[in-house]
Amino acid sequence: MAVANLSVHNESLRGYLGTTRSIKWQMQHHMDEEEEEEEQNILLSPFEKVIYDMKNSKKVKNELILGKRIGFYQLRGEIGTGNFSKVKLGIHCLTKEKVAIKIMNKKQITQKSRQLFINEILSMEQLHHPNIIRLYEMLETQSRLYLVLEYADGGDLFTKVSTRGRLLEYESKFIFIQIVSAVKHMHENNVIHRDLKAENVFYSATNCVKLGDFGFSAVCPLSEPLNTSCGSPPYAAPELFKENSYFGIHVDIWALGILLYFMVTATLPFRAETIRKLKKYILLGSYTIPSYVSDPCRKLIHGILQIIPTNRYTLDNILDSPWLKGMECPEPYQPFHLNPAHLVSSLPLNEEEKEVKKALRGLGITEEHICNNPNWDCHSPITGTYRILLHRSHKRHYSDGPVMMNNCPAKPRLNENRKKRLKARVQTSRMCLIL
Ligand SMILES: Nc1ncnc2c1ncn2[C@@H]1O[C@H](COP(=O)(O)OP(=O)(O)OP(=O)(O)O)[C@@H](O)[C@H]1O
Repeated sequence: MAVANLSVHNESLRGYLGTTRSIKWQMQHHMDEEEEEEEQNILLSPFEKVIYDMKNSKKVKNELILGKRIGFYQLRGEIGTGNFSKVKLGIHCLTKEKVAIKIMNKKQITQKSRQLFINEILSMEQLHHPNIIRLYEMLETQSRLYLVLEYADGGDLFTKVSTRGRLLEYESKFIFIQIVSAVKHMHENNVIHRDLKAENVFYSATNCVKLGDFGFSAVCPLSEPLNTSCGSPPYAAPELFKENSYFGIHVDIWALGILLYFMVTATLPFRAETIRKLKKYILLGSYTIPSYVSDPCRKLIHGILQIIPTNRYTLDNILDSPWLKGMECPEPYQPFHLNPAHLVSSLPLNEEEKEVKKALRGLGITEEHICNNPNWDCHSPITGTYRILLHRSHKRHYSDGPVMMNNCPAKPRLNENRKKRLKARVQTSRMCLIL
């Protein structure tokens, strides 16, 4: 997949301004620098102002040089680091949207880690679901690659459970059904996640979660066997350890079983100090479920954690299980356009699209800019702005997760020692490998 260079990006920025502002600039050559800048700022639309500042403002240029800014995004603190990248908080200058920016240093990029980045883009672009992290934009400089993602500000499920203890079953149902619905949508769109685990489930609101980290995902027909075994060992299905190839859907479903077990017990069903031992336990399929877990939940876990892949519950079996009875399953969004080209075509626009077109115009992104948008894919700041605004509109029109009534019983709080013990017990799932 070709990755656009930032020089291309800068070229296009020059173009956005050049066409509309050159005459005005000629008339103002006699003004001193400061006055000129002030005058410009008054006349420019927000979009033009951002581009003008990127070319002319010393402050903004410094931020770009110092890595405090990339494209239309101001970079803030670090959110976390992974094996292949680090993630920073970003603010989109035009919309002020908070985003998560995944940064990969090109010097440290191997063919494999570059492929993970590409996988992530390809998979996320296929999907349109309220419980899946959205991809807004991709940027590249001489030294780095950047993925601009929807920011889920509530932390991840692993941290929540390992610091606060197991979730109540009532709460687990709300979280689990959102994840199952997201996985169903992925599978319906030929995307296999291959790294489902609590660390990749992010809270965006109290009881709304989003599935992220598609680095190990594969886009392929579901009937096609896969042969790269990857993911986190405690979540790995038995066939990953003994077969040369496997079917992705069954592997994702097994991981859902581990995830459910983790939510309701705050431990993992298969734990060991070494991968060898862990593999042995997983292949034997022997685990116990604590007695406090309800019968319907226990049955569901057993139905999912079946050693033989074809005996395993399907996603429909899971959704029809008595444990999830009466739960509302989130629906995917209607497929939407990934770039704004259609906003200037003669196609009829739906409510959200009309809203987005109006919002773009309000920011100074005109039909002319959209027509001249040099990159239709995620390498363009206009496409990035469009995707952020479209997502906002979707969030306004649809709820992101099932509504949880406030009638669940209070949970006992954990003391510090118990928190530490819990964290130690589930630590192994942090690791993510090609097995
Ligand atoms: N969209 C997001 N919103 C909020 N936090 C995020 C988002 N994406 C990633 N993070 C956080 O950033 C950190 C690093 O994420 P990253 O995906 O780079 O690595 P990882 O998943 O921790 O490890 P791995 O390299 O095994 O994938 C994680 O702690 C994660 O919680």
